[in-house]
Amino acid sequence: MKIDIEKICKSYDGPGKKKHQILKDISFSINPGDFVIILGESGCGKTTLLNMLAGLENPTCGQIRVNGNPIVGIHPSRSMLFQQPALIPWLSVKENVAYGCKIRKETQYLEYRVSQFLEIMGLTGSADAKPSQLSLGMAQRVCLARALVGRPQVLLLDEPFASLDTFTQAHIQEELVNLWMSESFTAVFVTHDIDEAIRLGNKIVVLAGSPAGISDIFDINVPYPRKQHDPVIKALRTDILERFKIAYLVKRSLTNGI
Ligand SMILES: Nc1ncnc2c1ncn2[C@@H]1O[C@H](COP(=O)(O)OP(=O)(O)OP(=O)(O)O)[C@@H](O)[C@H]1O
Repeated sequence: MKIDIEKICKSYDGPGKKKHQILKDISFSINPGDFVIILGESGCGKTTLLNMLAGLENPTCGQIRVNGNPIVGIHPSRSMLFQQPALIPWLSVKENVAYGCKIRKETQYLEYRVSQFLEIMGLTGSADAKPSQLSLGMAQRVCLARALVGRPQVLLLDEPFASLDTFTQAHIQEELVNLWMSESFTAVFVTHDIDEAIRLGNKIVVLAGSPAGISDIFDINVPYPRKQHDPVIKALRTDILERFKIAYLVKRSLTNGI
């Protein structure tokens, strides 16, 4: 699934009906099978951009096309994973995973797919448990299984591992990369964590400024799993940090009217 983001901007109504522009002139393309990271500081508009890719919000100007067609609303081919796991409390783990497919009547091989994903996610032993019996990491694994069981072509992830501890985060990141390689979906992952971005993505889109625009796009051709001490990774990290420093100084000088 090819996604073209063409000169999009987004404004919200601010205080006193004044428009508050969040994003400006965002253009880039996502190729089928890409693992794209949208990286930027808190509040710069990453979630807003992801919501527009999901079809949950419309751009104020510009357009987003999927295989050449403009996005009109949500579609099961684009699945989303949120920061906080949201499961249906009265359904078991396996029922939660199967829920979306059942609603859409996509029931062929569903039981097999559900058990396959529960196994991959290490959740087979918890298949009959209720969400209240799960740790945060387990609940987010269930959400990941649910997001993928319907074979979406695009998986949109909004800081999904931000509230997990470092160890759980590292495991689940590795599982996500393995799933991405085996299931061949396109991933668009929002984060403000540079290390997470470098560990996961093959393309990093850096958002900066106010309103935010694209400050840089980095392509990463380093095989997985990526080592923090790999010289290419270290150089990339320094480079990205440098771009943020410059963007911060520009923003500060604009704010101070220098
Ligand atoms: N529906 C809305 N109405 C008005 N303002 C909004 C709305 N949604 C988002 N915003 C504003 O847009 C800006 C960008 O929000 P967004 O959540 O996209 O940023 P973010 O980069 O994802 O932040 P974080 O990393 O903290 O989640 C914020 O200033 C936010 O208050």
